Amino acid sequence: MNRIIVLGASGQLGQSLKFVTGENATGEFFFLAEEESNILDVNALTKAFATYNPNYCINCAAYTAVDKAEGDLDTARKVNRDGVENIAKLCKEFDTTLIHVSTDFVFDGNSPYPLSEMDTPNPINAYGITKLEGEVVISEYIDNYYILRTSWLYSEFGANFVKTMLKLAKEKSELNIISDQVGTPTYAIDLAQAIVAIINSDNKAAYGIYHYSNEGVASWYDFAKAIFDIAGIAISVFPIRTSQYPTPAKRPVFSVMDKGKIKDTFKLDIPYWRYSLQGCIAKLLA
Ligand SMILES: NC(=O)C1=CN([C@@H]2O[C@H](COP(=O)(O)OP(=O)(O)OC[C@H]3O[C@@H](n4cnc5c(N)ncnc54)[C@H](OP(=O)(O)O)[C@@H]3O)[C@@H](O)[C@H]2O)C=CC1
Ligand SMILES: Cc1cn([C@H]2C[C@H](O)[C@@H](COP(=O)(O)OP(=O)(O)O[C@H]3O[C@@H](C)C(=O)[C@@H](O)[C@H]3O)O2)c(=O)[nH]c1=O
Repeated sequence: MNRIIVLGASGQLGQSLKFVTGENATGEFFFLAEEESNILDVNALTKAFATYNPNYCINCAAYTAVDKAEGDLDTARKVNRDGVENIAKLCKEFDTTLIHVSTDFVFDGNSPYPLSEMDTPNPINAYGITKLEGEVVISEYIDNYYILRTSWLYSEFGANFVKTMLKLAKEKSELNIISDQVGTPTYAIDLAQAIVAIINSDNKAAYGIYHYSNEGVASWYDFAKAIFDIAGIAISVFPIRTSQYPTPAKRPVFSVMDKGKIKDTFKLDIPYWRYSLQGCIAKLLA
């Protein structure tokens, strides 16, 4: 039976993994508390690898504050690059397969078509730069890794755009939402299920980088409209340009990903984003 440690277990994806593996888990999952799995603390991390002797490590730990990272590059880099290096070294030492999560924000947004794993990253913000550095450092240490780039994660857990919109709807009667940044919302529960499917496939010939999001395409405006439609909330939502909503970090204008590789390799059926959103909102409003 696989022994799997999860780092960053209290974040949104970590909690989603805990939820999906709660019943009928086909491996032994260990969701490490933050004090035993600070990815910057090599001693603690080494102890965790020695204790659990995992054959898989899922890294959900990351610095994810996109705007804050602009003024805090060193901290973002410590977590998203140096912390990942610590993990990769230990994966090498313990012969552990690493499942690491990365982002659509490693791309610049200038692609005219959905991004495949063959496309060249070119991040345009500090968060994206450090996430790409994390990807590179993994490939320098080990071959037995899966890097899953995903986008626009939301769920009933942690902080995310869906929860922000539901909160703002309680405070405001109208919202302005950017309509010229296009990508795909991804339900963290669906991503967690894909991760479990990858582990269950035990396909050692398939190591490498994969793109995973829900199916379909939306702008942040479309995403917000869908949230309020599904939640039955009456609020005025206006589409605006990026220039009308200045933020410290630049964001890619187009980050739709091509999921062909992950679907073919692991025989995955990926849900349409709006259907998954319905499921999440039903849980949030229950
Ligand atoms: N959220 C999104 O929209 C997207 C996320 N991703 C990627 O998916 C992955 C999961 O993201 P998500 O779950 O949403 O992010 P969260 O921010 O919800 O979770 C990240 C977790 O990492 C923890 N963490 C931060 N620093 C350390 C450290 N030094 N050691 C151990 N844990 C640490 C955080 O703890 P604390 O909160 O205490 O800092 C938090 O619990 C990340 O790699 C992210 O880059 C990719 C695309 C979209
Ligand atoms: C709150 C708000 C946001 N927006 C815009 C700003 C931004 O372009 C977009 C999303 O804003 P957020 O700050 O919620 O999301 P952001 O942190 O940019 O989300 C990103 O997080 C990282 C971790 C990733 O890896 C990415 O895939 C992506 O999910 O919505 C509005 O237009 N109006 C608003 O009222």
